[in-house]
Amino acid sequence: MRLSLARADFDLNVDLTLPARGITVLYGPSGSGKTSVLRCVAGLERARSATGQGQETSAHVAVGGEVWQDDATGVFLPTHRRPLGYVFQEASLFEHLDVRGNLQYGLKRSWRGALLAQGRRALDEAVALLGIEHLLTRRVQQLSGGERQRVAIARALATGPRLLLLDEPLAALDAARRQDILPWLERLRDELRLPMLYVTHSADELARLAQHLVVLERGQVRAAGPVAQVLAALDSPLVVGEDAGALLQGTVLERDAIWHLARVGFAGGELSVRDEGLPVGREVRLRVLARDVSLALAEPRQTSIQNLLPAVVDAIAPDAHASQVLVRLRCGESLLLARITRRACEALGLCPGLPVWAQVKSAALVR
Ligand SMILES: Nc1ncnc2c1ncn2[C@@H]1O[C@H](COP(=O)(O)OP(=O)(O)OP(=O)(O)O)[C@@H](O)[C@H]1O
Repeated sequence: MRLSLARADFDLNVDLTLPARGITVLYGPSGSGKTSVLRCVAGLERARSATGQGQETSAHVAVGGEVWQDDATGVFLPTHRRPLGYVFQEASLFEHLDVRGNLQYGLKRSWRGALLAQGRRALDEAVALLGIEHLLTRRVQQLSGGERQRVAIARALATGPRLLLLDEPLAALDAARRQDILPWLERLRDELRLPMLYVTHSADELARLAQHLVVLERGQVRAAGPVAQVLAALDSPLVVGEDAGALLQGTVLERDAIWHLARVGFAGGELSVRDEGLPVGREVRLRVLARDVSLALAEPRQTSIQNLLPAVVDAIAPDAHASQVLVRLRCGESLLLARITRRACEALGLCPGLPVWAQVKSAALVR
């Protein structure tokens, strides 16, 4: 997609190619233009061609090879002709219909004639995927906030979309309801062959759901790419701030009943973390904050920190405060970040290529 749009305080300028399946998180502070991007993709607002640096860029939106907007050739499909699902912060369900009625509404408009049977199948699949069979005869007023959102997502999926747009779908829910619905979103991400553009400014949702990440700031793309890479990029705006850290993809290898620890393997080593009851073999994400990683030149012994990983310094960058630096480490195929003082960095003589031991004080399963 290539979009330009005048906003009140800045111009939105986005030029992105995104994966054809899985969740791409659009992340950024309030007012950075995330919703505007979704609205342009949906055709609710019309992005314009822009002239910049002597070059004209014409607005272009294509999904899976299907062109929805192309100013160069004058194509602009209206929203109702774009096969997409749009899920908002608050599920806009019809209060006078039950859940089944809500799901069936629009089915006949999305799937005409002979395709209606296919639509019914899509609806059944969506109902099963979101685990809402038991809610079908409920009135909308009898649903919790999380259940309403699951119904809204199922309704969007039942139209057979080629793209799912989700604009802060959990923002209106309390923490407990958010936890309830996250596993369903993970399931959509892992089981559907569908691209999803997911807007959030929650670092938790990002760590848990994102496979691809786009960081927006005042309408400009500040960083974009696979989530682990963007989170470990020392020039990424997400790296600055207390929550800077790495995201590792791992598998539960063993659960230790005596110490209540789970051993998690990742491409680069193993870490012991608090056992959260997840079964052996389960794929998990681990978040290792930069402030919880310290460095040593020799293998540390007799230390309380038992997660020790051999690593190599990959890059060093200044941190937000002048007393600190961020050190990126290559640990097998994975990247870790360590936040240490500039003085320690000097004293250890750290430089790219130097082998070190990373001491991981704490790592958390993302859930
Ligand atoms: N129709 C419009 N015309 C001009 N400016 C607009 C219009 N709609 C929104 N804006 C402005 O554009 C900026 C981006 O808004 P947008 O809703 O896209 O941001 P956002 O990142 O989704 O924010 P939030 O997280 O708060 O929802 C804001 O400053 C907003 O005031």
